[in-house]
Amino acid sequence: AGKPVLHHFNARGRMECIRWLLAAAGVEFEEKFIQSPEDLEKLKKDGNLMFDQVPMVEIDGMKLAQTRAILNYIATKYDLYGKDMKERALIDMYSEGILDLTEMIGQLVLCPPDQREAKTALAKDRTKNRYLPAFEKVLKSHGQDYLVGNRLTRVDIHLLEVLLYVEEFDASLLTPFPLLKAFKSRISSLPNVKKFLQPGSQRKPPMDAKQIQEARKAFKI
Ligand SMILES: N[C@@H](CCC(=O)N[C@@H](CS(=O)(=O)O)C(=O)NCC(=O)O)C(=O)O
Repeated sequence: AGKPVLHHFNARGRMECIRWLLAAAGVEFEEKFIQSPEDLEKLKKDGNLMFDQVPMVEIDGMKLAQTRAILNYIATKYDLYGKDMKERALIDMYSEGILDLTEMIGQLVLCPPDQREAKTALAKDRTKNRYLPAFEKVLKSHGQDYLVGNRLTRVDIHLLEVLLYVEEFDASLLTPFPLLKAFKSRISSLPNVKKFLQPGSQRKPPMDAKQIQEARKAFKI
């Protein structure tokens, strides 16, 4: 089979965590960007989107939609999902918490101006007092380099990704967490990850509110 083909907008959206996981697994992938409503309509009309939504990834003869389903398939295929049921359960628990935090930070740029202050304060509080402490505690509990099973799994990649979003959001939030800061440096220096962090890779930059509003209007979503 050829390289996976990722169908999404030329933006982070829900596809960014999939780009991260493929890159960390050392898997080259192609991207087909949806540049206009017509592009999205064509994908829908051709019956390529099960729920008329993207992300959609063409992989191993399948047209997979639903972010989590795509992540689960890639993690399983590239042995990034733990060695047994219990490791997988921990990976799922940690991954869901990371996705909650990613969503909380990612939505801020879209929230109505009159809610922005309160939602930002809540996001900072949850980051500092709920999510980062939880992962600092995991690293402290076993003193290993990786979150689960003393080897790289998908959740190390998801955690690095969200730590970079926290840094973009408010770098001072990482200050009280030495083990997470060391984790961030360690995982960032893995060869495949280091390559993905270089300029010119398929990693997408953040978008400001204006860009997102324009995109949503253009694509009627
Ligand atoms: N549960 C789905 C949600 C997918 C989704 O909402 N996709 C949006 C694009 S984005 O918000 O993820 O960027 C979409 O295709 N919207 C078009 C539509 O719903 O018609 C997933 O996790 O993949």
